[in-house]
Amino acid sequence: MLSPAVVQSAPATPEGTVFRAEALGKVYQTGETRVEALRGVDLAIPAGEMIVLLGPSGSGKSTLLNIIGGLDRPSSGRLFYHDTELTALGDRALTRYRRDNVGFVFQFYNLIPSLTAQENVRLVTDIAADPMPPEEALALVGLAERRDHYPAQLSGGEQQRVAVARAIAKRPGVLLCDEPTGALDSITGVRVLEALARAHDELGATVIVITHNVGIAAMARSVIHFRDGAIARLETNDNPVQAQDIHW
Ligand SMILES: Nc1ncnc2c1ncn2[C@@H]1O[C@H](COP(=O)(O)OP(=O)(O)OP(=O)(O)O)[C@@H](O)[C@H]1O
Repeated sequence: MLSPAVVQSAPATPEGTVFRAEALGKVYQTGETRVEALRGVDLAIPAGEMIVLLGPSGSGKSTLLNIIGGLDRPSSGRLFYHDTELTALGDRALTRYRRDNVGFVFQFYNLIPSLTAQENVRLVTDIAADPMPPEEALALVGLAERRDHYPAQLSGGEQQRVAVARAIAKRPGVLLCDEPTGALDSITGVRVLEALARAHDELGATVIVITHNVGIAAMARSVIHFRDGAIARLETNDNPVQAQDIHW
């Protein structure tokens, strides 16, 4: 029998664990208003998994993903990437962690309109330590022959696949996706999920996908249900479905 892929409250960083969080808390204080976005999250995420983070709006999913990706810091608690305590790093070291190890895909593609698909990907490969050629990253997402097209000449789904190519071109150990299909219809969204699944299979990256869409959870081996800044439930899916078989 397969053990649960994601576990809560791991005592130490076990072998093969990519992230371990201990009592992560995040408070946003704006004037008199105090929002507790994370309330003591304990988590261990195994390396190389495809994980979906599901939960209602405002439950803290993006906050957690941004902290995992080194874009933000928690107010309390500790977070480890393998044996490195991210919460103990200074700003420069955290930036280096992010640059060397993490690829991001957001709901809106954030491509540079005046650059072609290939040039958008090259922005990342030019500064990465061990990148793949931009053409290879575009081929992985099925866009090799569109490499000289500008974002305005591509559909929303194709632009998002360029964003996926840009995120994977530096061969990140971790690919973090915040509502990657949120702006797309179902058929186009499935092509983006296929690109993510392919990146997961071929790079062996740990992929964490935030979604509101329960249908997408079927492609992950582990589903983290989030509510009110905390993990409400962990679900293990022994038979994840292929991206192309997902519908919503
Ligand atoms: N910079 C900020 N300043 C103040 N409050 C914030 C900030 N960022 C997030 N919050 C609040 O923290 C809580 C969690 O937000 P978060 O974006 O993590 O939720 P989410 O589950 O990702 O939501 P959604 O699915 O709508 O994106 C919300 O109440 C939100 O309003």
